[in-house]
Amino acid sequence: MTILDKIIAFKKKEIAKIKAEVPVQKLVQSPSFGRATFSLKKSLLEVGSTGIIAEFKRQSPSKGIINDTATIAEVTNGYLGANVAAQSILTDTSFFGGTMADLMEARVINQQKPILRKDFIVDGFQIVEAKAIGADVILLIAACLTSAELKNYGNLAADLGLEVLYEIHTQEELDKINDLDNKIIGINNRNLKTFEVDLEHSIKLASQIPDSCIKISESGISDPRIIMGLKEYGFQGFLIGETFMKTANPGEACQDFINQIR
Ligand SMILES: O=C(O)c1ccccc1NCC(=O)[C@H](O)[C@H](O)COP(=O)(O)O
Repeated sequence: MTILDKIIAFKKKEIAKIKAEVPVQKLVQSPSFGRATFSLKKSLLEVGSTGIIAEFKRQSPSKGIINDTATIAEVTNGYLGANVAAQSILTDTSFFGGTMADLMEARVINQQKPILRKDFIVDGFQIVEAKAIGADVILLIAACLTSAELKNYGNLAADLGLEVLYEIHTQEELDKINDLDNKIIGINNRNLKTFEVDLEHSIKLASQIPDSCIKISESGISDPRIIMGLKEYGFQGFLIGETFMKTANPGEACQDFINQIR
């Protein structure tokens, strides 16, 4: 059993328990259901966009503890000050040490840029939850979902006014997404089953993604020079967590990084 299998099995049990306790109608009553969302697509396509989607990541299955002292408030303010295109917040607790409260706290501070709820979506309930806590974008990981689930969850997100980042690691996973047109596609350079990171994944798969899509490269981006290379392959977004979070001041690290890509 891979760690990804373990995460998914755990998530399914966790969600079944939450669904038994929290009626979906309660989520729908959240004030976030009335708010207008910020578009990731728009933010990445804006003239002068940095393209950086900066992640708040306390720990991970591959690296263990990355940063257990940084606060959501200081990191969110730092990332916004660095002019990121969007923020990514891990809301999984058991494997990444994040919480839904983290995203809610960031939302109060961040009233200008899109926030991605980074989690392992295995049930439509989590998409309603994402809307209720103030997210603008959800992640659908093709490795964890069937083609029909990708389609149905994508439709549910759109109905709720949320954008979807479809994450793939292989050609087979890309093939699961029907009608690629105009989608936001993230190529994860990290193999979620082995944790091996290889930036060549982004480069190899880039040409398989239609030009109407927004292409995002995810994971293992540790040097500003990598961004220049990826831009040549048509990437407009760059999801970065550990490179910023492993420093004492993630916001400042993000600012230094962005200064070097301008
Ligand atoms: O990061 C992990 O160890 C991991 C393990 C299993 C599933 C997902 C995992 N990471 C999620 C991500 O995709 C990254 O947090 C994100 O792309 C940022 O990556 P990085 O810049 O390398 O922190």
